[in-house]
Amino acid sequence: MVKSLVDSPELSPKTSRKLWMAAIKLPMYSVAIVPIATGTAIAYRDTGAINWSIFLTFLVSAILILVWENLCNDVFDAETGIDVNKAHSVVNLTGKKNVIFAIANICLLAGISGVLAISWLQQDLFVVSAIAICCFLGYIYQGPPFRLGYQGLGEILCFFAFGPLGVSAAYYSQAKSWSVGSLAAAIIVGIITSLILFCSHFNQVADDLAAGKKSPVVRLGTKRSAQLLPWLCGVIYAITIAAIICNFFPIWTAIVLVSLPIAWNLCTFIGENHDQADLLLNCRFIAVALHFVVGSGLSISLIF
Ligand SMILES: C/C(=C\COP(=O)(O)OP(=O)(O)O)CCC[C@H](C)CCC[C@H](C)CCCC(C)C
Ligand SMILES: O=C(O)C1=CC(=O)c2ccccc2C1=O
Repeated sequence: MVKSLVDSPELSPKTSRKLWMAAIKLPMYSVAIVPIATGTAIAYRDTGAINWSIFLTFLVSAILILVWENLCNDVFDAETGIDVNKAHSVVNLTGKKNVIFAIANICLLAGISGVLAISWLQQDLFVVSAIAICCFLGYIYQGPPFRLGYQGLGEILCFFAFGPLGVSAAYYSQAKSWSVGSLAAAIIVGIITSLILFCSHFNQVADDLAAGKKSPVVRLGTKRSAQLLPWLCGVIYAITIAAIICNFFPIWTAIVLVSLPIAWNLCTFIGENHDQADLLLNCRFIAVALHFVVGSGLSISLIF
């Protein structure tokens, strides 16, 4: 039985509101929007048409599936004990693990139903199959008996779910085919989404070590992980430029370079404070901002 923080007398309404905002992490939901928007934008570029009902259904479904993933993350982390010091866990805030698990599964059902409706409309199983695989990857990241995130494999799962699978499914939902351009965009979206997960592990090293979670930051150490960041960002810009040169993307996609100051900020902030867990709690949101600007730049430029 998890003890609820909400009923705690020493928690002021202001602190409680702050904890709820941190637990809900609204900005993080752009990670569900970007692959759908990017896949749809490339399909529009290739076919000249957008089916808005499919786009909106896919968007809402992707958000619901991510709500499932995040609520389950709090449920499963409550079971392993890794979240004992995490006040901004929905399970710790409410103390109602089973209710949260039930809500999570309702969101999953609703999300999968939306994607199933798209497949039914297309009379083709590709979209629902790709998203079912994404959900499977999301489950094995954190759920028993797999918990592959505890072995440091989360970033790889994240790359495939939000990159090649998510973007290709969105492309296919509009174009009913595949394209090399959508694969190049999928790789960029996948890497930058995994970068968010990688950054989110910097402030959790002590809790992860105590619970036996070998995240990439635990495995490499905070210093070497911080040194890796500029290379990861560099790869994103290198693929973008290569895709423009190879004509997979239009010249307008160079607008992605406006995100360079955010990438610089992320790398220097983590580089200077890599072992200061308290300062790094919100560094994942700098990575989210980078993801959002790169993803929006990519999607918008592909429409023109
Ligand atoms: C829940 C995730 C990260 C939280 O990680 P962690 O436990 O380290 O952190 P906190 O406990 O402090 O929050 C994200 C995990 C991503 C996962 C590997 C893949 C998820 C796939 C989604 C279900 C697919 C959605 C794709 C969409 C395009 C339909
Ligand atoms: O809570 C988090 O730190 C994350 C939540 C989430 O949904 C997500 C999705 C994709 C990449 C990273 C993350 C998180 O880090």
